[in-house]
Amino acid sequence: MSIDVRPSEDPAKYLATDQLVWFGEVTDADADHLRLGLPADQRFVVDLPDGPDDLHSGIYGVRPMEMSLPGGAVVPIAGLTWVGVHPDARRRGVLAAMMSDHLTRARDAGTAVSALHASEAAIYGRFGYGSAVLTHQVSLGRGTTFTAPHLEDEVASLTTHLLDMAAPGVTERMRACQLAAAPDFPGTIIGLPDFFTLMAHETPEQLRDKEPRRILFARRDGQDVGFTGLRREHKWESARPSGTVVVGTFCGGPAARLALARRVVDLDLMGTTKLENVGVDDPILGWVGGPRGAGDLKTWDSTWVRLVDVEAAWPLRAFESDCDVVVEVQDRYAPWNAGRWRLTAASGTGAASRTDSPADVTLDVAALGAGYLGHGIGGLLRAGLVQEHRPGAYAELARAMRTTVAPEPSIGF
Ligand SMILES: CC(=O)SCCNC(=O)CCNC(=O)[C@H](O)C(C)(C)COP(=O)(O)OP(=O)(O)OC[C@H]1O[C@@H](n2cnc3c(N)ncnc32)[C@H](O)[C@@H]1OP(=O)(O)O
Repeated sequence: MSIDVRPSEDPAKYLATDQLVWFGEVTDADADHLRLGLPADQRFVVDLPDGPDDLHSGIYGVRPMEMSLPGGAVVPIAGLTWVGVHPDARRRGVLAAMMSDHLTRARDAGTAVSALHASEAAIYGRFGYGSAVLTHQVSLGRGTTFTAPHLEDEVASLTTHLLDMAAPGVTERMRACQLAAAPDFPGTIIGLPDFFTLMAHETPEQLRDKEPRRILFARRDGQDVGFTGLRREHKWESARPSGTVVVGTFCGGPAARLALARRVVDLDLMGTTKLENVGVDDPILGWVGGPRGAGDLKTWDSTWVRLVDVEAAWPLRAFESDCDVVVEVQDRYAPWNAGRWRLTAASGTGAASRTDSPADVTLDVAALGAGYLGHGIGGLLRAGLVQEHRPGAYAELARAMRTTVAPEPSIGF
């Protein structure tokens, strides 16, 4: 049975379907707000012939976003989000139909890369997405010491300022900081201004008993040089204040990160600081003496990347070493990528061209997505997830794609 995917015409039904899938309850007052950052022409639906009358069988949406790549280019991407299938329609191929639709539309629009945050790890690999960025969650005790003598002079010139995220001008300042830092931190994903407005306004349902998110800026000479988001949670234990401050993604260079990190581990009435989104090569881990200094360290997948168009995506990023490899790409959901490509990198510049030469390597397109931001993919060969036909060819490819520093985790979208 072929499943028709079409643009949404009924914003209320679209939102109500999302709310059923995500067991939410939204007031009319918040409805328009929740759809912010999701342009009306980027909402798509499926109605199965025997599906529910009042809701859609499936929905998905695309946020137009930008992402920084190895080498510093900042390129448009499709931020896949709002994926949901009605409980009565699940496991009948609705998601598979929506994924084909998404990839076709993205390619037609000239968008070479799609990215997402996955609700469950097992869903998106089959659709050609690779886990491209890892992130640590780190717990730090009150007053944790950060040792970075080489940065002290620079940090001394910085001040920190705590503001409500919803205060005028804050989201514009956050976005400007992200755009400025992105080239130095490949993997950074930046939303349109509407997306920041969405994050700044938290509905009563999202907040429950939590304080609204606040933004801590680092400034030098009156100019923003970085920020992070935080939220404090009260707790009293044995008559002592022992709250937890939950801290989001850090943005800015090393000195800004250090100034912000010192501030968030020294907030009154707090006992623990939970850093929710720390890249695996983030200097913070080194400043506390390594993983044991961080305490209770957990690792998750952050951004998943999908090359919508291998030929267009490959040359967008820079490469740290050379390669010349013929790759047989398997791609069930974006058949225009399937077949043999000569992938090269020389003096930092990549090129992808069709070839009839015998393949050196056979892999699923998801492997190219996993390595696209610089995350190491050498282990896929050992795991039996790629096949090598010319000895050393896969190592050559994996080395060229890998970057010295691991990619930056992104803010959830
Ligand atoms: C980017 C984001 O928005 S992330 C949010 C994703 N949404 C959610 O998690 C909301 C709750 N879950 C759902 O709405 C649905 O269960 C979905 C979207 C995950 C799956 O939708 P379905 O229409 O049931 O998937 P569909 O029938 O197309 O399945 C396609 C394939 O994926 C597999 N699959 C689907 N969901 C899962 C899962 N959660 N874990 C593992 N495999 C899965 C199916 O088994 C099927 O495999 P096959 O091709 O080997 O037969």
